Amino acid sequence: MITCSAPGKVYLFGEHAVVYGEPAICCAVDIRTRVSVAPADSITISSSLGTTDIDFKTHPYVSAVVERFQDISSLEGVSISIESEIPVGSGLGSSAAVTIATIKALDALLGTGLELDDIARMGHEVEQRIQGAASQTDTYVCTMGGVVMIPQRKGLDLLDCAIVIGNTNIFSSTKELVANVAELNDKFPDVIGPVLSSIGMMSATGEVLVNAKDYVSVGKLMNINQGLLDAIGVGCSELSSFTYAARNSGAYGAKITGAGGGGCMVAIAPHECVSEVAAAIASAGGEVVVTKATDIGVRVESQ
Ligand SMILES: Nc1ncnc2c1ncn2[C@@H]1O[C@H](COP(=O)(O)OP(=O)(O)O)[C@@H](O)[C@H]1O
Ligand SMILES: C[C@@](O)(CCOP(=O)(O)O)CC(=O)O
Ligand SMILES: [Mg+2]
Repeated sequence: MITCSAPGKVYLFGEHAVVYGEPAICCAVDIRTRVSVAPADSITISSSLGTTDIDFKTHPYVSAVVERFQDISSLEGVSISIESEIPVGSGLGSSAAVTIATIKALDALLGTGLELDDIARMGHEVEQRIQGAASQTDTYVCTMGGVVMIPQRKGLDLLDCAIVIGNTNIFSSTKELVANVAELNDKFPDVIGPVLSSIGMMSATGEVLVNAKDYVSVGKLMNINQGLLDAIGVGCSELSSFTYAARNSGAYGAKITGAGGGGCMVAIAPHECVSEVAAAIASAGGEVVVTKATDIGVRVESQ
């Protein structure tokens, strides 16, 4: 049996706008999905969502990965088992993590010799197939780890402040949220277009600040980004209340992370404020995860 893992991620800046070619800065975080594979006579995929064969309703991402390997190798049967610390449909990149960890595990089992760039590319193609429009961000960051600026694929300094996540526990489908933004953009292109460009501007300014470790300024920019995410309709009252709770208790800044509409918000905070920020989000009703940036991308855990 071979087990591979891949990390989740938070966006400092740029989700949604990155689907339209704007820059984004995204950070791999220390919560992981583990995928184990073993030779078998038929295909079985088991996760907290159920146990299936190739099944695009229950396991669309993993099924799409299996089909890719059927094209490039002699794969006929395999048993795939998924365990995840990343909540599903929460904006923390669970789809990218399960996709990338499955690609790496099947590559190791079948000896297809994929390089990291090949894994990221295949992962992006899978996200595009299942999600409709999808940027390369989640699959690239989750493959490589670290803090990455997209589309340049430029690695920035690892954050050394605390990352506090507040989960609304409201499931949100990235596919639906991306489609909602596209609909709004089609209806009001002259209004939404400039908002998406402004979101893109965050990363150009933010890149220098992240490398300078000027987290006070990074936080201020994240707060501006949050206002613009609200403007394109991906907020909700819980996300707003958690972001204000975090800001009012000492966080540098706070915003939605990922697709929004539910899912999670992220705050960056000085290490000494973590318990106040966590308590404030929890008393506003959020499920809190305190984590940190990681430079460990996809990897083989055991074989
Ligand atoms: N642990 C897991 N096991 C199986 N499938 C998963 C797992 N985590 C995520 N997925 C797949 O990813 C989908 C959620 O992806 P998405 O809507 O992009 O949300 P997220 O923000 O979590 O990436 C799930 O509906 C499921 O198809
Ligand atoms: C909204 C988007 O920018 C990020 C989605 O992230 P997540 O699936 O919610 O973790 C979509 C994308 O980049 O493909
Ligand atoms: Mg996703």
